[in-house]
Amino acid sequence: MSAVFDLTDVTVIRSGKTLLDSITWSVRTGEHWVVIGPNGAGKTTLLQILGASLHPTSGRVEILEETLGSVDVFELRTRIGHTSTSVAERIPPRESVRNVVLSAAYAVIGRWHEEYDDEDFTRVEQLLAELGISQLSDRTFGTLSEGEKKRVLIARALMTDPEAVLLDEPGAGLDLGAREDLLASLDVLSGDPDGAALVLVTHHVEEIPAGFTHALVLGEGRVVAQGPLDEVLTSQTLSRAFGQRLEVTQDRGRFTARRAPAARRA
Ligand SMILES: Nc1ncnc2c1ncn2[C@@H]1O[C@H](COP(=O)(O)OP(=O)(O)OP(=O)(O)O)[C@@H](O)[C@H]1O
Repeated sequence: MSAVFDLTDVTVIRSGKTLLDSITWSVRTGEHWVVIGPNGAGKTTLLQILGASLHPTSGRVEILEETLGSVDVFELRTRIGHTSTSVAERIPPRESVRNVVLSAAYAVIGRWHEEYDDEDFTRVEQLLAELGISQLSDRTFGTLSEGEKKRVLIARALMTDPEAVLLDEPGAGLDLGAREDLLASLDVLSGDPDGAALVLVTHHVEEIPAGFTHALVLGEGRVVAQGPLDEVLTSQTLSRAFGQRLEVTQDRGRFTARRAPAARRA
């Protein structure tokens, strides 16, 4: 299996603060990783590195077998799908859903004078259908609910048939039904044996889709644990990362976490 992402001793320092501290981590083809950790742990910073939109202060980053620092990042970014609130915020509210997805073919936000062919339009319709949002294609992005926006962003991230997809808190702000719909869409993505490698950032173990295989737990910019999901998402590891006694349970491929009950005195 080849490496989709390969980080060696990656450190990011900004304004004298260490955001990521000596991260060594590999994501291989066919793996789907969840990155979990408390607020400020460095998750979004890590995703920016994977998306080739941030260079580390030190360390080596290989993305799709190209070394960051000696590759055209604009070219590289078209091979990586990225969904995040910062992408959503840059989309003009009057842009149609169809154009939000279509314009990803040129790695631009919003349609301008780019030329698209029939294949591009067919791909958009196919992706909207896969995500169950065909009926939204003529709507403007600004009129969508949070859950609908999240799915449009995933369709956009898949437009270039990327080799990797980065999902930064896709479940944030969704109600229970919308979260479950989103998880069902992500289950389909993670179940495709020829699909892209997925890296999903979340604060909540309840938002981990069933087909995910590995977890990286971050705390204060450092790796607390990494490896196969079942081995890493334990009460012990998450308690360490979140600084409180947590109880993690798993039922039919889905995780839940809650504060552990206080020990009874004898
Ligand atoms: N340019 C910067 N200068 C100084 N500190 C920064 C800078 N950018 C981010 N930080 C800090 O780095 C830490 C990590 O930020 P990051 O957004 O990666 O964390 P996160 O795990 O995604 O957090 P959250 O779960 O709250 O979204 C935070 O404490 C943040 O305030």
